[in-house]
Amino acid sequence: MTEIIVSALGKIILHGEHSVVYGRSAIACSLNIRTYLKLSQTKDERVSLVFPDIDLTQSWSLEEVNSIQFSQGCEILNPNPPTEDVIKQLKKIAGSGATEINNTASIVFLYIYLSLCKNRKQGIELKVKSELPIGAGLGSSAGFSVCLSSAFLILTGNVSAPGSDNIWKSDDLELINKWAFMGETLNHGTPSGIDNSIATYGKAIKLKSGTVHKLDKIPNLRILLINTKIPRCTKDLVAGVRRKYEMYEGIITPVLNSMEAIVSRCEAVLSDMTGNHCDVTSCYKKLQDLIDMNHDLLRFLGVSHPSLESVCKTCQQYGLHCKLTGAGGGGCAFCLISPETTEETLQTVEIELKKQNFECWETSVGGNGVMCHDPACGTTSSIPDFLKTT
Ligand SMILES: Nc1ncnc2c1ncn2[C@@H]1O[C@H](COP(=O)(O)OP(=O)(O)OP(=O)(O)O)[C@@H](O)[C@H]1O
Ligand SMILES: C[C@@](O)(CCO)CC(=O)[O-]
Ligand SMILES: [Mg+2]
Repeated sequence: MTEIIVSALGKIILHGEHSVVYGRSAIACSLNIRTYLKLSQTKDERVSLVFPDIDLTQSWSLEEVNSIQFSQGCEILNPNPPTEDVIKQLKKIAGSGATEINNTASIVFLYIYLSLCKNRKQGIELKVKSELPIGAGLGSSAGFSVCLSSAFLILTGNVSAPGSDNIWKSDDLELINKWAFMGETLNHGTPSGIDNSIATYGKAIKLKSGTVHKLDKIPNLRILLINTKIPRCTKDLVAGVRRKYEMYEGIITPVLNSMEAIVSRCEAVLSDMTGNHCDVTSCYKKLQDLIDMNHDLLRFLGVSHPSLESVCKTCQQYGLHCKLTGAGGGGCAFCLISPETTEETLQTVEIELKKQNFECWETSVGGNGVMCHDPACGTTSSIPDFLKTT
């Protein structure tokens, strides 16, 4: 019986969230915090979803799923964004009683499943478990979409699973990324593609107007992640910025241009740091200035939140520099830990943040993108127990 286990990782956007939706550049780094998916073929002639992170368990008979009039007319190598009509059909099937959160997850699943697997005769069960906080700015939706697209592209033989070296063919990665982008489109309408691309390719990337540039050399940055635990939804935040842009284009455009300039300064500093072309202290000082400036601009766009302001203020009191990451509106911020930050300062800041009921943990950037965990080659050790075959 076929079983496919895949995983994809989360990210921080160093700079360029929101402006990247308007064709400016953004830099994202992967975090080694992963979402795992297990696809099992079953004998029960049903299609079943078990998504405990969003409290969703759902099941349809194969007959029900195969009877759906799905008129997307999609080419596998070139998926089309779902039309309004298709979205309407998917919403109906996904279930009217569901909450918006798990309804969207079911819609993304159904779109990818029906586009790639319609009329299959064998039942499947899909389990997803993430180490990422969901809806907190660390790219959980993109990790989810990359897992779905890679699992179904492998199941249908459209991409080949890599061996234990986890080296995928570049065309296969490109195809996984294209389908994951469709998932992100369903999640929030006008994604830039940065989140699905970093979840697919890993390490660090710069994205501009949909084109991915891999950043081969970036320094090993130490990051303190802070989760305000304020729930938010990327779709609403992106829509809020769109409203502002449409109403005040002449005012917002220079802000987006400043964000682009921040990305290019950041890229130059990172490159100086890896080439040992600058004094470490002055490089960190520049990175810190860029973080402060970008957070101010994001606040100007209306995507901060009182909790994120408290996080930044607390960090500033101890000489640390912090910005929101991802769509904002709550969720996570990150703080850059420089070589001059003492462990004592770090501990004190963490205590202060925890007193305000924020969650924080230290991490570093980098990590493989999409991975296939083949039970036959022993790479399943890291997968959550919940997904392990009993
Ligand atoms: N483990 C998971 N299981 C099921 N659905 C998930 C999972 N992770 C993410 N999702 C889907 O992604 C949605 C959250 O996406 P959203 O884009 O709002 O937040 P995010 O991706 O965590 O943050 P950002 O887009 O700012 O990086 C959830 O509502 C759900 O539909
Ligand atoms: C807010 C945004 O810029 C990043 C979300 O992680 C949206 C996107 O780029 O699709
Ligand atoms: Mg998202």
